[in-house]
Amino acid sequence: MLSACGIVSAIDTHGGAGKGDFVSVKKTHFSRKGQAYYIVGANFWYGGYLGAASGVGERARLLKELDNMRALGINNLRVLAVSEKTEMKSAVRPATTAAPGQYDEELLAGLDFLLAEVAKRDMTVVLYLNNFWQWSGGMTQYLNWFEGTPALDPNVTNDYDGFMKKTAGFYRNAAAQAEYRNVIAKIVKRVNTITGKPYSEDASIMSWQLANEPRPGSGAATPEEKAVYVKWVDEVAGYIHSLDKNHLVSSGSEGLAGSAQDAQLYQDAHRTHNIDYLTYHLWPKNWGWFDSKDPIGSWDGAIAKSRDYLNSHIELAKKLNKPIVLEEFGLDRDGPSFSVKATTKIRDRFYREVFDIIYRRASKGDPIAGFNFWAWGGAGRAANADYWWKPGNDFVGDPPQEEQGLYSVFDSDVSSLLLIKEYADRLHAIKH
Ligand SMILES: O=C1NC[C@H](CO)[C@@H](O)[C@@H]1O
Repeated sequence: MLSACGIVSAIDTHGGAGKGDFVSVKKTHFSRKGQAYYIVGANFWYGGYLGAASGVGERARLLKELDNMRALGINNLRVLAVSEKTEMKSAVRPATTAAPGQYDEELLAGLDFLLAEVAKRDMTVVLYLNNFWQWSGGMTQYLNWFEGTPALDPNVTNDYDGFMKKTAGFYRNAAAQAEYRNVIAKIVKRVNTITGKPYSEDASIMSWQLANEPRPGSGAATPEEKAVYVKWVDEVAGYIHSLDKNHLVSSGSEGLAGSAQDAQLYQDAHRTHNIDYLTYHLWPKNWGWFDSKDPIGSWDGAIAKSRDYLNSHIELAKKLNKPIVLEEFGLDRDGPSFSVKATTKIRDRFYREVFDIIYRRASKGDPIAGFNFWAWGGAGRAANADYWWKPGNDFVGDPPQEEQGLYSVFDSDVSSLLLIKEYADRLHAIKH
């Protein structure tokens, strides 16, 4: 395991943040502290949970995880900011929102601790304020509160299309949107209980994000559903900007896979000046391109589709004249296996393919601004023989709706960590 020897420097975070300290967009690139800023990031959805003072909190582990990520050159973390209490088995518990208007202050203070420690390491975070999926309660839980419909867990219903179509009803539900905006205001206007700094003035926050992977509905979304989605993105992003003049706002979209494969929709939803940069995700196995039980037979087709997905979205970013971040991608361990003892040869090969395209196109000045791999497992370990998460178990990169070890990069995955460091060094060296 790589250690954090010497890389971490105690950077004074108590000085006020000047405007230049905030990540900003300069044409199709990010800028921070007067320099081009490339995202070498990890998905670390549970960072706020580890930061809590008691209960689920594990502050000593959090500090070690941050030091180890920093030592690799990771400069950005994509973190779940809020969760909704739900009966669904596949969701994390506890949640920051117990019920509409009832917030768990101790859990929210976990985010304060995370931000304070991130700032000390000169890292930045992207905070997402909702979830299209059920593993943190998310939009389906809002509908349970405000429509009285059951919160839908696709792990139970096995009906993803029905889940997506119903969950998109969130965008049209006025009461759910009102509570969602209450939660947004509570977080965006929060004052850090550890540093005393208002979040809106904290330059270690890079961006607010509407949700994790918001989709317009299912793959067969209607023109009306698409129009509702486009309006929702614009209006909520505008609302966040009305609360906070300093930070960027992004959608959390997966790209075409999360836009009913409709490039026009993706562009229409992200054209608004309220969206400062674009996001996309790459999931060859989830999307049926890669068969981890037949890696040799499915590799060529999967990597060809992945390369096309990676490149075509950079072309869309050129058309929209905005930076784009590949803020999620992953592949499972050899076998396939969830075991931390399994090798990661195929995943490493996939990561290298992804990194190489990002690095080459970023070096040419294309609007690809970096990546966040999914996801940092670090010192966490699966606790149960069936690899499912139960309250009290370690948090790993895989949220509770998936086996603990599916896509996580653990601190013992040395080949993966070295690969991340190799490309971190390359991206950080790009000057223009
Ligand atoms: O945002 C996400 N995208 C893909 C991940 C792995 O399947 C999943 O865990 C998460 O909901």
